[in-house]
Amino acid sequence: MSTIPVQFPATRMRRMRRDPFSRAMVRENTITSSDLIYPVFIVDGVNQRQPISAMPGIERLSVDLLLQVAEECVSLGIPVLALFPSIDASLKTADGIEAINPDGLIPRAVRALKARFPELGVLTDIALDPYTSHGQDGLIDDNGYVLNDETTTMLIRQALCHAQAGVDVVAPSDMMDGRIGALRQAFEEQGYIHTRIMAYSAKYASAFYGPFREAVSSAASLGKSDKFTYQMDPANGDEALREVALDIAEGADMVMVKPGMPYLDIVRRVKEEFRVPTFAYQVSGEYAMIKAAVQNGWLDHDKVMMEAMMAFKRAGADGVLTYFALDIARLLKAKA
Ligand SMILES: NCc1[nH]cc(CCC(=O)O)c1CC(=O)O
Ligand SMILES: [Mg+2]
Repeated sequence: MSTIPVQFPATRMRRMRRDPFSRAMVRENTITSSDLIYPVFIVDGVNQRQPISAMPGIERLSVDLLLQVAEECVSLGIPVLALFPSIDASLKTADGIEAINPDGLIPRAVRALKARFPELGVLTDIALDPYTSHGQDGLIDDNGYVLNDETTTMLIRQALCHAQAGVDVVAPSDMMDGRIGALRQAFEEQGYIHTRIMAYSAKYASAFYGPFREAVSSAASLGKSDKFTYQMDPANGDEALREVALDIAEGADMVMVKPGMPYLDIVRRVKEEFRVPTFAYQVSGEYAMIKAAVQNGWLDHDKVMMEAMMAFKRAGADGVLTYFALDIARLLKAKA
């Protein structure tokens, strides 16, 4: 770095920090509502609103209520909603077959959203965990090992089912090898040449997903099992770059790092190495930590929320999936 070695008192770093106008002049990063992707949990039924205990302020919503949230996203300039289903235990099976039901919860939600708000982007998660009786993201063998290629075949069917319903972006979050390439090929063959793929490329086996597993009711199914044979070891950084390189080569339009704040070094490395649209997921546990501290009176909600978001931007993220998306966008609008 070519830092000019001018010394005190010629250089007084505090000079530019003195007033709001000069702080604004030299501010390197900004937050806008278009940086936000809002993850929502959905359930069957009408007028359903179910709180999630470890995620204060977040509820599972039935599709009719989801439409009200979508309307607010449009008015606030949030470009895209990410859908996660919580399905009834009676629909969960070892093979997660409900994931490919064309009249399932997700395809119905996609159709309803695209009919009402065609300008709002809709993103769906591709993985089997909300649908499997064992809570894993894929099909398992007799030893509980998650099978790669067999799972990929199911994931392709799931993604095609969402594409047929009109989804704009699919986001495979399962970490199987080779599924981005298989998916891209299937999309091309079936004429879904506009359907975007956001690959959860560097997804770590993280304990920060705890509250999410309650939200999609996969925690009980998963029990004491873990996802270490497919999600990444938190000790590794170089491996994330290999994962991202593979997904780009296989046809991903965007890549993602997950979790977010504890992995900002990975966000930065991915962005610098590949210069592709790079997203981060501020996951459920990160949200829960901030909310819990706020409830205790230990942190200032809005200030911490915005500082965390700015940290993602500074690290190089082009956008962030965050449960704070509505709160952030409302705050930006109030200040405008
Ligand atoms: N395929 C599952 C999936 N998709 C998004 C999340 C986590 C999101 C969050 O914690 O907010 C998970 C959890 C997991 O891998 O167990
Ligand atoms: Mg991979």
